[in-house]
Amino acid sequence: MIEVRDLRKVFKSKRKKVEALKGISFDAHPGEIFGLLGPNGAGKTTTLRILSTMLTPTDGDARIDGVSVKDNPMEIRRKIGFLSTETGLYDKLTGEETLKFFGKLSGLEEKEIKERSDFLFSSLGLEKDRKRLVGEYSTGMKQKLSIARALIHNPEIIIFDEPTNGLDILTTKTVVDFLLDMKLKGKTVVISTHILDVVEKLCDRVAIIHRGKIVANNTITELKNEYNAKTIEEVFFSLVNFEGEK
Ligand SMILES: Nc1ncnc2c1ncn2[C@@H]1O[C@H](COP(=O)(O)OP(=O)(O)OP(=O)(O)O)[C@@H](O)[C@H]1O
Repeated sequence: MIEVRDLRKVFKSKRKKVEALKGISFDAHPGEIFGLLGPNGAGKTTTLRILSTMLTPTDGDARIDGVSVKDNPMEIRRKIGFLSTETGLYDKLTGEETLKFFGKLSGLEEKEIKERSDFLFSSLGLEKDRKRLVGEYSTGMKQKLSIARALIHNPEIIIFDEPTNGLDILTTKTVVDFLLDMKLKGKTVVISTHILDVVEKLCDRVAIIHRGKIVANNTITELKNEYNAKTIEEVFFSLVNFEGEK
């Protein structure tokens, strides 16, 4: 379970100060896909980077299975699988060697690496490409391998920043189906996206984030009811416009 409480983040440079997060709170539960939805610059990546201990909050805290990201970042890293838009891969390794390398870094035994790799290559549709060099992979194949890399150690908590960005509809479907399967396995999944279609297909609950604040947080059905909207897109526009008028 993820508990986020009053997270604040201020980026300061010599010339300016950006208040990226102005007090973000939400919970995400096992067996649930929680979506952070928001326009460019809203604070989605900053939130997920704090959850994954890549950034420290200026104030507030987040707990993952009771462990604070501030107090115990090393334990948090063992608990989570984090996919960022900058997740790196090495062109000169094959897909299989990539998972072996990151599996060893996570302290897994050869047998576990083999079992996890077989599962991940097969469920992400990369089986026939596992022995090819990553340098020869397409964008979609690289994204699927980055997902496999993030989950080699079978974490209970999955934190994915923009998992379907730049993917075609077939690869998007593979990733969406894969995450739905993770949810059925009882994992806690948090994703960020600005692709509304993905939110509708994937998320049980959505927090709409705008200018560093959560302006709505509910199930998709409840949000549509609350804003008298047929689609999540309508909900999104009424909230973002509403905020803009203030
Ligand atoms: N390292 C940084 N230094 C200064 N400002 C930053 C830094 N990282 C993010 N910001 C600022 O914080 C705000 C939130 O950025 P963030 O990347 O979290 O947004 P986002 O919702 O993920 O947007 P996008 O959809 O464009 O990725 C923006 O104003 C951004 O310019």
